[in-house]
Amino acid sequence: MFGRVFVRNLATRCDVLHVLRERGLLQQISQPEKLLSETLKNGQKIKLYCGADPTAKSLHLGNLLPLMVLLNFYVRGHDVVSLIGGATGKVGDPSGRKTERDVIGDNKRQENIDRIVSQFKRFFTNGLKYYQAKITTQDTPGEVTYRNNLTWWRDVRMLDFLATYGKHIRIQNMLSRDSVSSRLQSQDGIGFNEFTYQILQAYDFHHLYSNEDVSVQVGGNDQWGNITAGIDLINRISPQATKARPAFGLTVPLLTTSTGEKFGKSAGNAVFIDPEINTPYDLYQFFINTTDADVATQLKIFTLLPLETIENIMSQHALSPNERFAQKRLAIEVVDLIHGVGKGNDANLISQILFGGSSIENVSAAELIRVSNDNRILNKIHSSTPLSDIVCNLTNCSKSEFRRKIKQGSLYLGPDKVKVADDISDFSPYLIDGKVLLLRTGKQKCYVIECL
Ligand SMILES: Nc1ncnc2c1ncn2[C@@H]1O[C@H](COP(=O)(O)OP(=O)(O)OP(=O)(O)O)[C@@H](O)[C@H]1O
Ligand SMILES: N[C@@H](Cc1ccc(O)cc1)C(=O)O
Repeated sequence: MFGRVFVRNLATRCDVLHVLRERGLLQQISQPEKLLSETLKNGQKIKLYCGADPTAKSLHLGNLLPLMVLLNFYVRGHDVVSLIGGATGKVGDPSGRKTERDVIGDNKRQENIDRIVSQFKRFFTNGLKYYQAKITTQDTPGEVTYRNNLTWWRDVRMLDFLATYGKHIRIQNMLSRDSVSSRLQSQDGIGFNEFTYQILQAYDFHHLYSNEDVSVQVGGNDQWGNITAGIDLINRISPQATKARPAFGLTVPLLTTSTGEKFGKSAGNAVFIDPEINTPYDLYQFFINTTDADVATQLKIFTLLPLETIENIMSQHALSPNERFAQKRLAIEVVDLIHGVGKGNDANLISQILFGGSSIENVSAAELIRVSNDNRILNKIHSSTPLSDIVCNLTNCSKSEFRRKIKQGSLYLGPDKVKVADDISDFSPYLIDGKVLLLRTGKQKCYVIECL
């Protein structure tokens, strides 16, 4: 539906910090920031990492913010590492939480790890394809690798760890971090497990810095304490190395709801990127409902469209805000980025079918079946089933309610929306390609039915 965008000023490796700042994806950078921006300006390649704990089956839209930072670096030639917290997930990060986390069993945690790692992989694969399909640049991507911190924590022995690293970890600093100090003041305090969490994340950064050349850790702004704990540890352990190659932290602003709550699992308001939990159409619906005040911000954060294109979208939107042009474009772009190029248009088609706005005349039955199946809105019936049974089944109504609907003239069949006057079981005049029946009940609700 929307073609490739030509980027006039090619965004190269060196512009990335500037790009992130313009897109509203930067909250804090550790010092000496100038050194990082100079390294980038000199065209040097860097390696960055971001981690997520396996505390749920799926990543959510909040987690995408730091991942969008990694993606912005990756498509422009930098290397990125996506880390799953197989070890840290056992302990539980107290950052931003008022209470201790519930314990997750080993099997459940492993299931979450497997799913999140596949989501990471899909995110970077689809994100790169999205960038290459939509934007003409000469950038060659960097490399992406996936790590589980259990692979190094498994071999760490407590006595060795305390002897080698213990003296470099300062209790004062640990106590002063927000994640700890806020919980110390609460009635239940904080357990030793959660108190030590920052050490685990600090050591991860040190491990990746020393063994894999990672020099930047990215996270949501609630991760600032854990990230700076890592920088402190690296500086203490490798003072010489950090002179030539300092370790940096970079945080993104927290995505919040209209009431100011962090958008995520703990707050119970997450929209997940796993299509088994939230379909591409659910994601589309979430973004279609973006307010006019937020839509430009979301286009900058959740897409890779150049700012110039976003300005054009907003100018077109301003001509007739009721048509929600910018929201539609945002929804299509995000679904394309997360679920694959083309899936945004599929979700848009579902929206047209369900809300009945535009005509869907040129869509084949095979296409309708594919798209509806992907988005879990496909219903199946045997072709001789009477309409009354279908309606009662789908809308959970009684036979007398069905008759009332007919009397009121609120049932329509087929793409031409022919009003139903009777209970029928021969749908052939209304079928698309002899296979798919569209049933509308009232103005709002439409069902896609495959006749078997
Ligand atoms: N709403 C958000 N806005 C920006 N970044 C976020 C948001 N939610 C999570 N993140 C970031 O995503 C990364 C991974 O988060 P993780 O999955 O471990 O926890 P979480 O989603 O914050 O979970 P919880 O809600 O249970 O605390 C972290 O860097 C975190 O700061
Ligand atoms: N503490 C991070 C996840 C994480 C785990 C280990 C790391 O090395 C980095 C990040 C969070 O809960 O959001």
